[in-house]
Amino acid sequence: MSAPLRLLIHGASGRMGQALLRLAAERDDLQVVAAFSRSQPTQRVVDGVPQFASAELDGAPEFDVAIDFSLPQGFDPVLALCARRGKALVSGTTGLSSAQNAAINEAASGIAVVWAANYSLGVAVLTELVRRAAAALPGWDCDVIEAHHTRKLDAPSGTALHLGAAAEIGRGAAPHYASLRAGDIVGEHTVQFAAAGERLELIHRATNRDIFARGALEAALRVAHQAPGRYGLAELMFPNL
Ligand SMILES: NC(=O)C1=CN([C@@H]2O[C@H](COP(=O)(O)OP(=O)(O)OC[C@H]3O[C@@H](n4cnc5c(N)ncnc54)[C@H](OP(=O)(O)O)[C@@H]3O)[C@@H](O)[C@H]2O)C=CC1
Ligand SMILES: O=C(O)C1=N[C@H](C(=O)O)C[C@H](O)C1
Repeated sequence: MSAPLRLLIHGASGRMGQALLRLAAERDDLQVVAAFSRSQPTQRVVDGVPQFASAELDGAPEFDVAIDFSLPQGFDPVLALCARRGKALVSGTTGLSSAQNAAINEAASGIAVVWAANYSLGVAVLTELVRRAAAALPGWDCDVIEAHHTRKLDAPSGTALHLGAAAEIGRGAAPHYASLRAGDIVGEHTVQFAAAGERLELIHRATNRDIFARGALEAALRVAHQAPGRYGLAELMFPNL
């Protein structure tokens, strides 16, 4: 058997970071060699995984792929680290600025980068359905409605913006957005098309963050040995869509 892929997890203390650590630990083909969070760690090693503060990122141990689920403020240093070390990056951090998006494109000339607003298979399928529905329903009102837990900072969600972009490709006009923050909702997205006398709703409900974490781990395995470039989730993971 070949050596496990060495992962650096950035945003490790967060909801997504914890899911990534737990699921990676169950696999023989993955080894987390560093877990970074913003705060100083209270323990230097947890379950065999070395823990670091984000201020220590420059001195990170050797890794093959970094997985980042942090916040926009944390994104630039991890992208820069991967670019410097020539290592691939898988990121799901949402709320990035257009300058940060441009920085991904620039870095992609030297390293392989995957950034996706949503790592679930269901949303990948929904995206294609939205594009097709939007193309078939020109002139209908289109709204993207999202609901998330109260700790979520960005709105509209990255997934809502991604679905809205798919709708815009299909219908040639941007949709309206609505956001709700309540309780511990993991993530719900509805794309609604409405006209006089009828309404079509396409809905995805995430009930467990493991779907995103599994998708990101799989993306890391697939992108690890790719040539430099920016890879879309669909082309990398769901080529049959
Ligand atoms: N693409 C997808 O499929 C998904 C994307 N997301 C996105 O992932 C991101 C994280 O979500 P979630 O886990 O719920 O968030 P949390 O708030 O639970 O976790 C955030 C993590 O990032 C760390 N962090 C915060 N600021 C910085 C910084 N400036 N530098 C370095 N690290 C930092 C935090 O460290 P500390 O605890 O020390 O503050 C923590 O580890 C969000 O952008 C969210 O929208 C979420 C789910 C799925
Ligand atoms: O912050 C979250 O929780 C989520 N963020 C992503 C987004 O902004 O779309 C994906 C998912 O909906 C959960």
